Amino acid sequence: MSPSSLPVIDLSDFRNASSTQDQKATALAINQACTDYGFFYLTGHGIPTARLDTVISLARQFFALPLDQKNKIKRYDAGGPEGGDGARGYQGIGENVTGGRRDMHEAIDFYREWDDGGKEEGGGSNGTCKTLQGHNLWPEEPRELGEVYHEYIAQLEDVGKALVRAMGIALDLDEPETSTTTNDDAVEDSEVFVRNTERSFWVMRMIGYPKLSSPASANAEDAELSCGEHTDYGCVTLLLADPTPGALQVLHKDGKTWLNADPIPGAFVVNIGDMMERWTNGLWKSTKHRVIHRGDGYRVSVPFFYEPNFEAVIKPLKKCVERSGKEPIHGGSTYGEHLLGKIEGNFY
Ligand SMILES: O=C(O)CCC(=O)C(=O)O
Ligand SMILES: [Fe+2]
Repeated sequence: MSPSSLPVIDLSDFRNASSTQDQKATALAINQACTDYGFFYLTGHGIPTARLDTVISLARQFFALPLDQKNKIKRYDAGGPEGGDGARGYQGIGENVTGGRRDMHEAIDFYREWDDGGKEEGGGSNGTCKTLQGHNLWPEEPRELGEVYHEYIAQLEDVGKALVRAMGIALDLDEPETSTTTNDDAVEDSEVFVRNTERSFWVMRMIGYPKLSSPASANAEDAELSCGEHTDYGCVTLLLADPTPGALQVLHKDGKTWLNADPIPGAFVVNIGDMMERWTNGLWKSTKHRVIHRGDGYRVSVPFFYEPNFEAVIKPLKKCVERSGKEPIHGGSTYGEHLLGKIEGNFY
């Protein structure tokens, strides 16, 4: 399948439109894409291609460093004497596990800094951290990486916000009452996703994939994977990847065909995660995908996960429950509980 067979959505009209009416066409296209694929390409997001290229290039420079350099920002377990928080920092090749199997990639994970209330002391002595309550570990080299990534994350948060606003309209949720702008996160109008991601507990992964060395053996239980088959566990993913073709594969609705989601220059590959599936009571599916990199060279990708607020309560929206004609698929839990469950279970 060519990259063009996943839908392409241009966000520029939506970002520039002044009324909800003008935004409807984009919203309709998003509804179709999320219903049919759970995946689409996003153009017109407003982040210059030169910035995207720099982000990839800095990641590539980091991964090219010797291992002892990369291990200076190694991730350590929460509660340990090294001050790790079990989530932030660098993981070497094979340390990440998906579906019980080791992934053939290395990565740095960055999360929103823990600023939602007090920090608790970790299980160990002074200076130990609870899961997620440490600081991000930024590499010293390449020197400009930290500054560029901070700016890039701020830009991505704006894109994420525009996207989830479009998603609320795409689901045909009620227009917010203009006279009484609400701060109530439980109100289920078209701004519901905007309010519940206002303090997005975002995640950014900088991933490096060496070319797989084992021979391709289709469906073999023990075949090496660059990143095992999974759905994303959060809200909306904005994936930036280098031009390597054939690596990211998306499972078609038929449940057996893997579609290549090859990069389009300047575009993000966007997909929805389990929290969006839960909110929509399954009207929109979080779609399985995987990475198998047998192409040329060392592949780099930088997915940004635009997630709900840590304390946001995620449960199926009433309108979606009605429309789906199904019982609610989940009783509701906070995003933070869901995330901690994922981290502590090593994303199994
Ligand atoms: O590297 C990619 O193309 C996708 C990575 C991915 O699916 C993930 O990190 O959740
Ligand atoms: Fe993913």
